[in-house]
Amino acid sequence: MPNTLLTLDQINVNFGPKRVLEGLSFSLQAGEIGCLLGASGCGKTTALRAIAGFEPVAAGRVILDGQQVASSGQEWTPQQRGIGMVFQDYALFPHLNVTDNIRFGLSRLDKVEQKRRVEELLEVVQLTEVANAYPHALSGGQQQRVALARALAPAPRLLLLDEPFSNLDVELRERLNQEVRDILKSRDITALLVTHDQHEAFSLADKVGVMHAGRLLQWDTPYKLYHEPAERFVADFIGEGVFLPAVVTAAGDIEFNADPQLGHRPCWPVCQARPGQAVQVLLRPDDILHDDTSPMQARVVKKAFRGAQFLYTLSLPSGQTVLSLVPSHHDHAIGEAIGIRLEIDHVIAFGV
Ligand SMILES: Nc1ncnc2c1ncn2[C@@H]1O[C@H](COP(=O)(O)OP(=O)(O)OP(=O)(O)O)[C@@H](O)[C@H]1O
Repeated sequence: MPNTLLTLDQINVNFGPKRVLEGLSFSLQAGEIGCLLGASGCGKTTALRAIAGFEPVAAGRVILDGQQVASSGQEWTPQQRGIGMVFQDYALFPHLNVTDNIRFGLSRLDKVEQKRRVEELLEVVQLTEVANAYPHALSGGQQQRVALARALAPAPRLLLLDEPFSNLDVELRERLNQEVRDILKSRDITALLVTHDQHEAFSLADKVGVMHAGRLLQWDTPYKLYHEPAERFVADFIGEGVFLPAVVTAAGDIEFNADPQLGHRPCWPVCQARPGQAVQVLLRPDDILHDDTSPMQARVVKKAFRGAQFLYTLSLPSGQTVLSLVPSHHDHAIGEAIGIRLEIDHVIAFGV
């Protein structure tokens, strides 16, 4: 039986007269990794700060492990909440070495237990060899791991991570993403991170919430966010794709009326559209397959090499544009016509 560790229930946060979070609601199960994803200024950091107890809520409730830790006028202090936090700039103590940085939050333990715990964490984050080094002598990735070990040391009920990889180069980010996920999962730690990078969100988190202008638009698995976006904004924000105009037929099918060669599709679930209604259908690059034998032709207008694949931008005879991911040994020139085939598992359409 899953145990809910964190619930945000209709949280509002204001800065003076300005409302920066509105009606934020989601839950995290124990051991789950969640992520708030959104553009700069959408309120991600404010949400983390409200959970940690650094920002009061104007309305709604924060429930941690069954206890209400925040509501309007009733706030537990950050210390009372027992939440660990990893900041964007790591906030390591420059005058303390790695061991003492990690030991910092362990003063309530006796010396022997402190030593045992620090050694264990040094091993977990693979920093035993630099245990006596000072932060300035560490690489960005090593500093990030010290910050993680320090936050984990007091065994917090929940770990919050604010853009934890933003200062690192892309390659290191990807490696650390996986490392951090492995560490959190192996210790069954519940964590919530915020990022504006969807690749990071997808590779680290079990559940991702897309935020926009202080609101949470969808809280779901990465798979569902990509394949079943609940709103047009989410569909646009997550992944690549195009929208093609279509109409719902009397039989309830989707008909690409501007592009007859794309034909009809049985439509599911199609946002409660009525027969005759105009809709925009989301087509992802993986919905359009390259097929030499297909009579349906499209012209290559752009191509981006991605190692194993090309992302082709293709122009249909109607002038509409679609994207297609194609294994990169199919190297076609700009201007060339290639055969394509639609393979849509289910149709995602939004009313216009
Ligand atoms: N202390 C503050 N006083 C007034 N407004 C603030 C304060 N802190 C943040 N804001 C505003 O609240 C909104 C949300 O900010 P927040 O830092 O939560 O966004 P964010 O999504 O984390 O952005 P970023 O990715 O750039 O860190 C922004 O419009 C910001 O200008």
